[in-house]
Amino acid sequence: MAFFHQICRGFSSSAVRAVVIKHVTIIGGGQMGSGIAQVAASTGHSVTLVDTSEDILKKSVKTIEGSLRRVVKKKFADKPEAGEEYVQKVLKNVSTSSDAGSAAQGTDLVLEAIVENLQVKQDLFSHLDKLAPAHTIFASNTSSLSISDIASSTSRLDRFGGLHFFNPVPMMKLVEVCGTSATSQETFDSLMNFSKELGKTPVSCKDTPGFIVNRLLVPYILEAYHLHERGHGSKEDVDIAMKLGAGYPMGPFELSDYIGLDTIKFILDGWRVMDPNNPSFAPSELLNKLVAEGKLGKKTGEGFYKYK
Ligand SMILES: CCCCCCCC(=O)CC(=O)SCCNC(=O)CCNC(=O)[C@H](O)C(C)(C)COP(=O)(O)OP(=O)(O)OC[C@H]1O[C@@H](n2cnc3c(N)ncnc32)[C@H](O)[C@@H]1OP(=O)(O)O
Ligand SMILES: NC(=O)C1=CN([C@@H]2O[C@H](COP(=O)(O)OP(=O)(O)OC[C@H]3O[C@@H](n4cnc5c(N)ncnc54)[C@H](O)[C@@H]3O)[C@@H](O)[C@H]2O)C=CC1
Repeated sequence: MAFFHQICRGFSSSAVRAVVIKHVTIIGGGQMGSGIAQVAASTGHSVTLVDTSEDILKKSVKTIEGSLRRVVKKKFADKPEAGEEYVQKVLKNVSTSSDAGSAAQGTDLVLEAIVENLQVKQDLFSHLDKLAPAHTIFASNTSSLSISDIASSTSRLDRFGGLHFFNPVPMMKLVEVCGTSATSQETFDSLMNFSKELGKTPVSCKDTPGFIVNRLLVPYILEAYHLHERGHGSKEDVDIAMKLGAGYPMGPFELSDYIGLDTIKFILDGWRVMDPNNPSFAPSELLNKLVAEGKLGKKTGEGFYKYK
């Protein structure tokens, strides 16, 4: 509950200067990590993408390549050779590693996009804090956890912030940049500049649950589940209604499958602990059942809908 009332009090002074981010280490090569890696590499940054196994990393690079090919199909419609050259040039900017510790040793920014679990994120950053250079900024792409809580596992509170991207990263223009009460102005400026270099539009937000977008999106999505569970509308009709009636590109069930039902469950379970009496966060039996069955949405081939 404390987190729900936590407000950033401003920036502390820092011993470090604003860091120009040239090399970025992205931990987590899933949907978000590979999308961020693609955009960072496309804008001339050197990227090391880290995940737990070489097999996962191979899949991540394949995803990046596939997404780049979608981009060049339009960008280089009349010049396929130039398009291929572009794909290869961008891919050259991406290296992979299954050793987060060594990847963090020569980097300007460690950006984490692993599972939405506070303890796992803290363990990762606590480990990397001992290995990364002093100037290196740490940032989390968390959807809903407290940046201050994640940062508390390190000794670089002034060089820690939130950098929240949106899915699919190559298409979505927004980045929420979050400084905590301990984040230095220099670190915040570095993260804002980095977001702009990626061609994104950054907004500044406070270290409160869901920042701006998810604070509004989570109750909306959960209400769609509850409406359906009460028998007041089929998934299909709810999705059509919100697309045609509210102008959203995807309805709440389609969007949930796109985000990943495991991530949504992590968020809801966490928020319910913080604010147990809030009806907006009441559990959804349907969501819990799908997650228990391993039906996590598009990434596993089935969620609210089937994709195979
Ligand atoms: C309880 C909730 C808690 C949530 C917490 C976790 C989540 C978060 O923390 C924050 C989030 O990210 S929230 C999710 C935000 N994202 C959205 O709302 C996406 C909504 N969907 C869209 O914008 C479009 O459907 C979309 C852009 C995806 C696709 O566009 P279309 O609908 O027009 O469909 P397509 O025909 O497939 O695509 C059109 C063209 O777009 C390009 N494209 C799409 N995906 C791409 C990708 N991944 N990489 C590269 N290019 C891509 C592409 O040009 C495509 O054309 P084709 O290649 O010819 O198909
Ligand atoms: N899915 C979405 O729409 C969005 C998700 N986020 C946040 O981004 C983060 C990642 O989400 P997704 O990419 O969707 O998840 P995902 O499940 O697609 O990918 C997570 C990746 O992290 C890897 N991983 C887990 N623990 C690791 C560790 N200790 N070291 C290295 N790699 C590790 C996994 O193997 C997996 O490849 C979460 O914190 C999520 O809340 C933020 C914005 C949007």
